[in-house]
Amino acid sequence: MMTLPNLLNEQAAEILAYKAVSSEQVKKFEPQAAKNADCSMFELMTRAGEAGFEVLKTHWPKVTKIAVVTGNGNNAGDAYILARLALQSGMQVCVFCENIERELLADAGLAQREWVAAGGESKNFSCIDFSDFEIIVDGILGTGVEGEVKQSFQLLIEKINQTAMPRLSLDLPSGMHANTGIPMPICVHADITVSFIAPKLGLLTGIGKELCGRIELTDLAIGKAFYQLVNVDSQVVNWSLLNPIKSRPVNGNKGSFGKVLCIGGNQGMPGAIRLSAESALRAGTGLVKVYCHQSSGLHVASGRPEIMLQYQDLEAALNWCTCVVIGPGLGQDQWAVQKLDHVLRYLTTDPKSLVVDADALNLLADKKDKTNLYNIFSKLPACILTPHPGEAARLLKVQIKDIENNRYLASENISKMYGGTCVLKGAGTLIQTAETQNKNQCSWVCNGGNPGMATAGMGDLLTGIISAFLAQGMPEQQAAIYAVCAHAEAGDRVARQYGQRGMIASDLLTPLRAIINGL
Ligand SMILES: NC(=O)C1=CN([C@@H]2O[C@H](COP(=O)(O)OP(=O)(O)OC[C@H]3O[C@@H](n4cnc5c(N)ncnc54)[C@H](OP(=O)(O)O)[C@@H]3O)[C@@H](O)[C@H]2O)[C@@H](O)CC1
Ligand SMILES: Nc1ncnc2c1ncn2[C@@H]1O[C@H](COP(=O)(O)OP(=O)(O)O)[C@@H](O)[C@H]1O
Ligand SMILES: [K+]
Repeated sequence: MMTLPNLLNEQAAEILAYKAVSSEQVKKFEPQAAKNADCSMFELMTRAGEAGFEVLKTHWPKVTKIAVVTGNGNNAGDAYILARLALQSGMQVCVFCENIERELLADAGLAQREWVAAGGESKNFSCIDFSDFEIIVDGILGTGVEGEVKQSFQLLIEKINQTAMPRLSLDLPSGMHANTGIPMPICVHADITVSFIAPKLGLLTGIGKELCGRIELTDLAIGKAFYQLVNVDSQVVNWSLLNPIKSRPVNGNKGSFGKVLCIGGNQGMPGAIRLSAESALRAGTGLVKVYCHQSSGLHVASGRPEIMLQYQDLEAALNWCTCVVIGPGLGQDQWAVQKLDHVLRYLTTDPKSLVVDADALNLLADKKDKTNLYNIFSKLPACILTPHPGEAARLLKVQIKDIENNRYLASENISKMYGGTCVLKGAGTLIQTAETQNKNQCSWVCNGGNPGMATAGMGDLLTGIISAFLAQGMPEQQAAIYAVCAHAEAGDRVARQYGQRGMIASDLLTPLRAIINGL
């Protein structure tokens, strides 16, 4: 898979913690990577246990009573190492396992025997009582979980989640699918997850991002050897990791920075397109025009005379612009359908950069001839679709839960079906381009942003920022990545200053301006 490493600043390109992989990649390459780094598999397990213990001591320095809950695989091996280290440092530790008579295999067996030899106490799950402890270490299941978690483990996980105690998960919250972040059907809800060797895809987006808590990554000192063998599945990104945007040429004029045409704002819906237009201006577009329903014009431009307006002759507006946004407040009535069809016809013969959002996505979803759409979109200089999970579900004709069950796959499928880059919004926004004749596959996941941003108009703002970057000459994938990161960073700055609740989309405009100027 092709990524765009030149977008990352020098320091970021070196950070292994931001190169996400699937569990299959870990399983396949971990032994060879360890070998290349002169590390036995048991040594690797020991490092994992040690790293887990370090995280525990760092984040909960006062804790001395530890319940370590183990399964039957190597994840349990990591947990036995941690348990022994904690015991040997003078803490009160008990390991809870499915069956104390069961001897684990291979390296996990060795870790288990070391625990017993150190005088460690083990008990069966059936006598679990967390009241004597201050923290739960979760070493039940890691990347080896297959299919639905078995019933007895489900009950155990439920019990763990019901306690008010902090929970530290080793490698993955037990029960989570490593690649999608989905509980199968239940997983430990961790406060911190210590992720070994490489972050797994599922920890970074959607529900997985919530269930793993804070991620602490340790590469167990084999990261370099590992990444020499694997292709990264998805690059984690945020604004601080990106190279700054180049300064403007001193002789620039407004024509040098693009002309964005924002189409939307149907009757009674002026707000969304106004936000897109305003953010397009604040993200540096030279000229911004809104094509809207006449009844919306006053509201769209009120207090913002920099926004130009047009109600008629869409053809002329399309001729004028260098980048088209369609969707915010577009509606789905006859007026909306006509505008979208006009744009599609126009772009067939006169390709321009395009951002498709909101109701325009819903209208695209209804179109039967997806090949025609693909043919139009894949030939544009840039085409970016920005669905939230609801819109994504309509685009793929599936349920929202199907999108959230595998956000990576969903965004890739949208990109494949419609021929543009897909920005699948939500916690851990994904930027995915599927491989086509003229586009390289690339997958990025933004770890910025916060739930304060889950409020009306926030997506409209993102649409405007994307269009601004396209209008100023960034290529498709770069514009999508930079815009998602700038938008998330603006949301994070507002949250840091005023908190998450009560954030509104236009709060982001001032920080956005500072961010893109490198301030
Ligand atoms: N030295 C090393 O190799 C290193 C490995 N590392 C660590 O190993 C982890 C991967 O280890 P893994 O592959 O052994 O899998 P793991 O997550 O422990 O689970 C397997 C066990 O789970 C069980 N099980 C499976 N499905 C189930 C289900 N549906 N429902 C219930 N139970 C189910 C099954 O048990 P059984 O059926 O045998 O009772 C099986 O034995 C990885 O995440 C990392 O933590 C790192 O420390 C680096 C060094
Ligand atoms: N929990 C969250 N964490 C990070 N970002 C979020 C979260 N919830 C929403 N956002 C961001 O806020 C924006 C919301 O967009 P959208 O749902 O299209 O809103 P609207 O349609 O009202 O404009 C998206 O960019 C999304 O990624
Ligand atoms: K675990």
